Amino acid sequence: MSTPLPFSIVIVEDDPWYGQLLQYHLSLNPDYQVTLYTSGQELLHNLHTLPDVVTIDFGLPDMEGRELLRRVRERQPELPIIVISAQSKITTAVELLRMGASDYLVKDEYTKDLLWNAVLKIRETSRLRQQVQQLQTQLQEKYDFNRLLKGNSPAIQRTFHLMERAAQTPVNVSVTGETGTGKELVAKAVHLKSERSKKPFVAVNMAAIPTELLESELFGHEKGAFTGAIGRKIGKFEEANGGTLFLDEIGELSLPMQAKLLRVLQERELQRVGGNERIKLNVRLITATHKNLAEEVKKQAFREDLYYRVIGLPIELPPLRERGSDILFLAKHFLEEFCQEQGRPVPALAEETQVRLLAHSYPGNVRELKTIMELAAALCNGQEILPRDLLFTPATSGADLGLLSEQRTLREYSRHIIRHHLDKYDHNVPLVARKLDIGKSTIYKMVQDGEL
Ligand SMILES: Nc1ncnc2c1ncn2[C@@H]1O[C@H](COP(=O)(O)OP(=O)(O)OP(=O)(O)O)[C@@H](O)[C@H]1O
Repeated sequence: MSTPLPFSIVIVEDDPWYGQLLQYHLSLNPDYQVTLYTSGQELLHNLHTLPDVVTIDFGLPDMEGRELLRRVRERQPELPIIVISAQSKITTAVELLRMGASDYLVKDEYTKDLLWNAVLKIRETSRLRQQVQQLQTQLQEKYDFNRLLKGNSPAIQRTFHLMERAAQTPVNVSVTGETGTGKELVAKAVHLKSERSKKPFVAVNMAAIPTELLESELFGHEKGAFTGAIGRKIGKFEEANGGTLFLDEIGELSLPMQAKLLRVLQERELQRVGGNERIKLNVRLITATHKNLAEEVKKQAFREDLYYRVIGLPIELPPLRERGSDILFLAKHFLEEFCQEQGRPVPALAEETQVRLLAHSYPGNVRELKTIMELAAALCNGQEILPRDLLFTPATSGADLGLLSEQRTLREYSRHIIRHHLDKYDHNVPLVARKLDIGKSTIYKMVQDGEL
């Protein structure tokens, strides 16, 4: 642990006797390092030493207190300055405090004690400010996109880049991607990185709410608005006011609900069901869908005008099977996360297990991989995860069974997978090597040996 630096105080006082008195008094605290200057110029020359607090005598011979305060403020706007003056005129004190002095003390028999307290107060404030800064940095780091969303594939890096831009602008954002690709995580991360981060983030899944309840869920209702409305209900839009509203599965909205949503977005205000009051809205909208909304517009299942309102900055999340190196990267991440939570050692991934993981098609995407890895960690022998510990969902493993039902060797599986990828990616060896997280030379060697 590093030793904390002493708290450095500079006293500017042309009367040597009085200056030494204050210096002696403050030096009684061993944490303080007190320096005495006798002129304003001396202080200005030494400002680069970055003291923690400065006291200045208002009546210095070389520079008036006001002028010195102004010049120090110009160079170090955050530096706390205590003015000590022989005159007790309230107007001067007020003027100096307005100019940014932290405190104004009159020279009398209590000065040294008042100064002691004033310095204590400043030290406490600066300690708290530092703490707040540290916490803010920690919070910021916590919500750095790549801390929340794991992945190192070029595809996810492109997503991070778009998310960064989305966080910096107030426009609506639309996230598309198959189920379990991390759409909600993207929405939350953009909110937490945006200037609305301290306001609410409210998520609603359109597909999970019965159509007849959706309007009141989104916009709220007044007491007695319909049978069963026993009290006033605040809707999700109002809950999210000032912050971000995440509308998941927006492609599932019925056409009448689309019309109502469009009106609220256009007017930036809403009326609760059964109410007259118009409530102003300041909400950033992030929408998500696994559907191709443009296609839905063509099919007239989604309103074109609403489409242009919500599309904003589009972020597309690729399916896991197209994220190459992310499969093993995420598998290891979820394994480590789970084992750390459970307080158990992290088992290794057998080579055959890695091949098996790469061969799977993940219709449930990242969510599915997470579940598979957590189950595998629980089922394995504690040291190594073997293929038998991987339980793929019945609905999805069928596609892979054809490959696995034959009594193939691991080398044959690898050949099969590499050949499949070479076909898929136009025999681009560097690309395939990257996708499968294997060396290019492994592929070239297999080609040379006539195995591919
Ligand atoms: N890149 C990632 N890094 C870490 N965890 C991830 C990542 N992507 C998704 N997850 C995890 O996968 C699960 C599914 O993510 P999320 O709910 O955001 O997906 P979704 O696309 O919104 O799913 P759905 O379409 O089914 O609503 C969550 O547990 C989430 O934490």
